Amino acid sequence: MPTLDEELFPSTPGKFKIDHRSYGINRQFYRFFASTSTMFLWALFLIALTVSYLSFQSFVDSSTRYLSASWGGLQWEKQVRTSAEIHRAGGMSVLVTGASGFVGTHVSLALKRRGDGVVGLDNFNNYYDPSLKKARKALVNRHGVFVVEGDVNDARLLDKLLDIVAFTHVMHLAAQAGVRYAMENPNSYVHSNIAGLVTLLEACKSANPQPAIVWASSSSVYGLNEKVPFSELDRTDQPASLYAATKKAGEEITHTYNHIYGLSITGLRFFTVYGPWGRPDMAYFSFTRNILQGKPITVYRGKNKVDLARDFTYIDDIVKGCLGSLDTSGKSTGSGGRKKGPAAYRIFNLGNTSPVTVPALVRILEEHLKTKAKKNILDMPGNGDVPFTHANISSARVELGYKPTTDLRTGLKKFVRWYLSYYGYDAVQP
Ligand SMILES: O=C(O)[C@H]1O[C@H](OP(=O)(O)OP(=O)(O)OC[C@H]2O[C@@H](n3ccc(=O)[nH]c3=O)[C@H](O)[C@@H]2O)[C@H](O)[C@@H](O)[C@@H]1O
Repeated sequence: MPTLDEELFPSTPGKFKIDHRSYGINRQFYRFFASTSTMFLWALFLIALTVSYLSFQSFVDSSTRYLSASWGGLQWEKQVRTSAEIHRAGGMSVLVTGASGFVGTHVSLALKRRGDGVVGLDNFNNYYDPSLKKARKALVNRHGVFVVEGDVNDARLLDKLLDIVAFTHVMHLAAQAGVRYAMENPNSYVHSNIAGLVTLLEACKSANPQPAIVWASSSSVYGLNEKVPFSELDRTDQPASLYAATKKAGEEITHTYNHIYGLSITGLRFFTVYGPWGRPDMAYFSFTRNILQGKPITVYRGKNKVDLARDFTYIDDIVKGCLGSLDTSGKSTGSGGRKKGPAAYRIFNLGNTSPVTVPALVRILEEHLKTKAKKNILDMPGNGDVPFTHANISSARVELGYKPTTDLRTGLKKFVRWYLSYYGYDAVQP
């Protein structure tokens, strides 16, 4: 007698062979029918098993997601509201994206200091040492700024934040920064600087009231422009890096949201911002680290052995430009996705107006650090770099009252003092 297993899963061919000599036709039919219906029942049982397994998995997944979500809940909403409270007459409440980044930290502190409400948002990605970002977060926390851990691509989170607080402004500084890294990880630029920007604009255009938006573009949009100093009216259609291209795309994208939905938009073209709590991926920062550790630095040189130059701009000057932009942005005119009238669309250079060559930057650092750098001079590789930048800031001066006051020597002195107090002299980090 075959077992049930053998009936269902015959291991040898011919198990279902009908033996006309020992069984009548009805019996054969009955046997065939019986085994088919048993197979059917087993198939049903297996399907049910698979379905329940899958639903259990998805239940586990969604509960894990819910439990591990770093936002939401009554306590969280209270923290957001408290952080957004305005403590001065005529003040504003600002959602600062990239609030644990270099510029975001300084802008958040400056706004809070003068009595504005500030809520931060940051995804704490690991483009550079996240512990520095956490330290910046702790710093702004101590001054009453709550930083939400989340991504600008999270539409639900943005809607929630704009629902809890009627933000008057959004200072959008979250971005994938860095010119040369774009060759290593191009998608990260598309994710943050294009997709993230659109997600943010979508949330802002639907908000009621719509906030006014000030956001970080970049001096890199001038690309291969040779006319100096760079004016906002110069061409910006020759980007030299994907980073620059995404920032330029951001300028076009924000224009459409201004045009269609009445969002007030101000784009700021920052020129190589430096200072305390800065970005470890930037030259002034990594040079300082290497000089202190006795390691060589690479100094790039342009075509025909011409030194590269940058219009290095000190962070405190940039912060003044950001606050000036927020103060003069005017209101967005739409609400709930409908435009009611024209709103401001502005673009400003925020630079220092006095470019310094990279070798001169190194000399100043050597003086402040009282240590000679070990230099490797290399021809600039074709990796997105531009030979020089130089800002014309007359427009920002007139419209924002922007007036940079810190020269590179003074600014680097403050940076070095911070660096030594943060990392110490013999620090291996970052
Ligand atoms: O102005 C801007 O919009 C941009 O400024 C900086 O970009 P960059 O000016 O290239 O700043 P660094 O990466 O600090 O480079 C400064 C100069 O040092 C040079 N460099 C950099 C690194 C290095 O190892 N050696 C070296 O000579 C670069 O070629 C460049 O000329 C920022 O990194 C960008 O995020 C920002 O958008």
